[in-house]
Amino acid sequence: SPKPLSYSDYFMAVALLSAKRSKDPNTQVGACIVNQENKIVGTGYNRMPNGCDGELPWAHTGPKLERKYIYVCHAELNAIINKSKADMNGCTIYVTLFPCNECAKLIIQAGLSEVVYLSDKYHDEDETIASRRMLDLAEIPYSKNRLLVFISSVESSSF
Ligand SMILES: O=c1[nH]c(=O)n([C@H]2C[C@H](O)[C@@H](COP(=O)(O)O)O2)cc1CO
Ligand SMILES: [Zn+2]
Repeated sequence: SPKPLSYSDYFMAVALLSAKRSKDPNTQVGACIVNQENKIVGTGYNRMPNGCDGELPWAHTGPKLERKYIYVCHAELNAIINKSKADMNGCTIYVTLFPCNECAKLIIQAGLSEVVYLSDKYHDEDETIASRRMLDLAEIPYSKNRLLVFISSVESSSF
């Protein structure tokens, strides 16, 4: 008999699949927002702003204006903006990489209630420390998903 995926693994798998849409050659990030009825209300991945795709650099080294960082829209931002429901209150965001400080602000201000992440590869960066500080103060719990079922079929780039 089939062994159904848990909700947590299912939504993280959707986030992982969303990440596969990203053109970032170094880190593909995906996000999936789920409401209290376990319905998906938004997905996103890191990408350049609308109309700018193909015109902006994806490099992560070099001069600041020729690096991706000041241009790229993070997966969490896109998932929140792409939401198919007005109210994010009570929703959980599944994200393949622990949110940065800017995304933590978005998550808090959008009224999200919980964060589930997969990779924590920037755990010791200031942005991540600041992110945890704000999420803790806002009492938004975060936990690591241990998606084992599909992990072997996913490229290691996001981890
Ligand atoms: O929370 C996040 N969400 C998100 O979409 N990203 C994106 C921005 C960049 O395109 C990429 C990080 O690039 P890199 O690992 O090469 O520094 O991941 C990065 C973070 C946190 O670092
Ligand atoms: Zn971010």
